[in-house]
Amino acid sequence: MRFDVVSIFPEYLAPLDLSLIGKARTDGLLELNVHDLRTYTKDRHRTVDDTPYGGGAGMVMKPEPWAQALTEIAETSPASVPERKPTLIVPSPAGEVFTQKLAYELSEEVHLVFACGRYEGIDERVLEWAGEQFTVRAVSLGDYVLNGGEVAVLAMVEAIGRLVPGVVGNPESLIEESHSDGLLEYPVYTKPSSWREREVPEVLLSGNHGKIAKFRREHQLRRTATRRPDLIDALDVSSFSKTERNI
Ligand SMILES: N#Cc1c(-c2ccc3ccn(Cc4ccc(CN5CCCC5)cc4)c3c2)n[nH]c1N
Repeated sequence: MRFDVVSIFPEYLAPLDLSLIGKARTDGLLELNVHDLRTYTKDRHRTVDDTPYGGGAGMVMKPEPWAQALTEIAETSPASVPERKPTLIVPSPAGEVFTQKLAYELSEEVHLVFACGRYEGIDERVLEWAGEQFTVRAVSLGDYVLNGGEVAVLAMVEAIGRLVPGVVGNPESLIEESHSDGLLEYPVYTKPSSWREREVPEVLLSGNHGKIAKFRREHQLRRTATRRPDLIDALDVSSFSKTERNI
């Protein structure tokens, strides 16, 4: 999978050189190109923003630098072939919420392009214009306001990139993590078995895999019911045992 990110703060994406995503790039499993939007300006001051039509606080990102940057990226896209377009993700507090389900969906794509807005956002006409060369999606990291799209892109690239086959060493660890089955993950423990007078639950030391699986499932359900009751409503309980339904 290829990722392209356009930002006025390209150095914000430096953490993607590290750890799992960094190794996947070195191994050729992922490609990541970061572009400085100011490269695509034409004036001496490399201007990327201007005052908003209709008034209001702050500045809005000018459309033309975005069109120059996105056109260059689309021209070299492996997804720019008949019947196929690269996907342009525009982080925005007004976007659809980014979820594990969406991460899985996007991990199937060949080429993802991210447009990191700043100030009060990007001129809306860019998203309309981009629809000719891209499948455009406005996506929100969550219901709070950040200062720009870069933090959202760091999270999305990590969440999507780790789902690409080969990136995570043991794919089994993708199965039991939070949200993979609609539930939050179970609690985890490691040595020492006794720590500051707190013991690891006995069942986890038993070697009884059936009981361990039951313990973990019950804690997933209990945790989800307590911390995220909204997820419980979305569950298909038809596959739940009588005990599980009463947790
Ligand atoms: N993903 C994601 C995001 C973002 C995000 C993503 C991208 C940009 C680009 C700029 N900002 C800052 C901003 C955005 C909106 C306002 C409100 N204004 C009122 C009238 C027009 C806008 C003000 C500042 C961004 C924030 N925030 N939270 C998320 N989950």
